[in-house]
Amino acid sequence: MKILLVDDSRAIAMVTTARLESFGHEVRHAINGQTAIEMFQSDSFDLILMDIEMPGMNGFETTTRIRALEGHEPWAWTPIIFVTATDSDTNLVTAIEAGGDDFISKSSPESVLQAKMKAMTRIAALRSRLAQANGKLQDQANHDGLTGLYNRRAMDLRIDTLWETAVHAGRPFSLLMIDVDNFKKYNDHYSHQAGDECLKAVADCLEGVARQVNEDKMAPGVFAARYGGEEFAIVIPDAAPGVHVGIAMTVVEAVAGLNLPHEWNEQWGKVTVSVGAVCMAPASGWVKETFRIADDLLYQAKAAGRNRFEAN
Ligand SMILES: Nc1nc2c(ncn2[C@@H]2O[C@H](COP(=O)(O)OP(=O)(O)OP(=O)(O)O)[C@@H](O)[C@H]2O)c(=O)[nH]1
Repeated sequence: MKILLVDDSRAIAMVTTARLESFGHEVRHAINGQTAIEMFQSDSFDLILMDIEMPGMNGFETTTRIRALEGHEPWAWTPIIFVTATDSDTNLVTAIEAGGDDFISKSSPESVLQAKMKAMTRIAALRSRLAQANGKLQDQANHDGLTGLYNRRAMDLRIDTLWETAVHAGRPFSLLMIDVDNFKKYNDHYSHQAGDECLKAVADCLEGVARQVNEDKMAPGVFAARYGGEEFAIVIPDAAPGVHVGIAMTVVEAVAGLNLPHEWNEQWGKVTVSVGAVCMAPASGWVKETFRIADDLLYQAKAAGRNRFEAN
């Protein structure tokens, strides 16, 4: 385990470090509460061993502050064991109230320290597995299983924040609604499985466009999402008016440029998309209105022959 040892006595810290290292742990020493907080913020630890009596900020206050910092991150919880000379009942109660997990006396025999470290190692392993599982779950909750793009839920959550920011800052907000042309016919003729592969290819292409736009610094924060079915969106949180037109054109050309055969897509003979591109500059009113306008423009692009975009 990687342990943060907080103790104002260098002599005691040296002895404790040697004991912990002999059990196979890695130890970092903080000489006071403030240093411990700084080290906690810049590194991650499996366990904190916290002295109680320290000049300035004592162990209880240091622990309370560490727990407050952890409060910003769901799932974060570093076990904290208080190490003290006086293992009174009052100390135990205060230690747990402050956010500590256990309590050990400085006079405890080596076997007790070793046993507690064993228990904490098990907890550390469990925490790491939980953090990994949680990361995976978050990922699954935010991404579309087929294409890997942000799903509708994640897109809506991100848009809520980005829209508010744009409205308050009086900045533009743009949105592209993108729909694969004659996709029902694609499924009907090439199979649903082939349809899935086609959606993946289109999604990769849109992600590539968004990435390029970000890299070119045309509109930072641009991202693509699967809106639902064969419909996608590209969200452009802050870009000069007109940028959405350039991106819409790039999208139409890039998808057609994939040259994915689609014999039943009218005169095109390949997979194409239609795009409705809207820019609210500056952003105002409701984000729903932006979607409504984008949908209308998309409908116009379809009605005007597909494989094209319409923009406001
Ligand atoms: N393979 C596959 N097909 C899907 C998926 N989601 C939606 N679809 C299909 O997408 C098709 C959409 O058809 P329509 O809404 O009629 O639109 P369209 O045929 O693309 O016609 P236009 O939009 O007018 O160009 C339907 O046949 C859906 O079954 C999916 O995840 N995989």
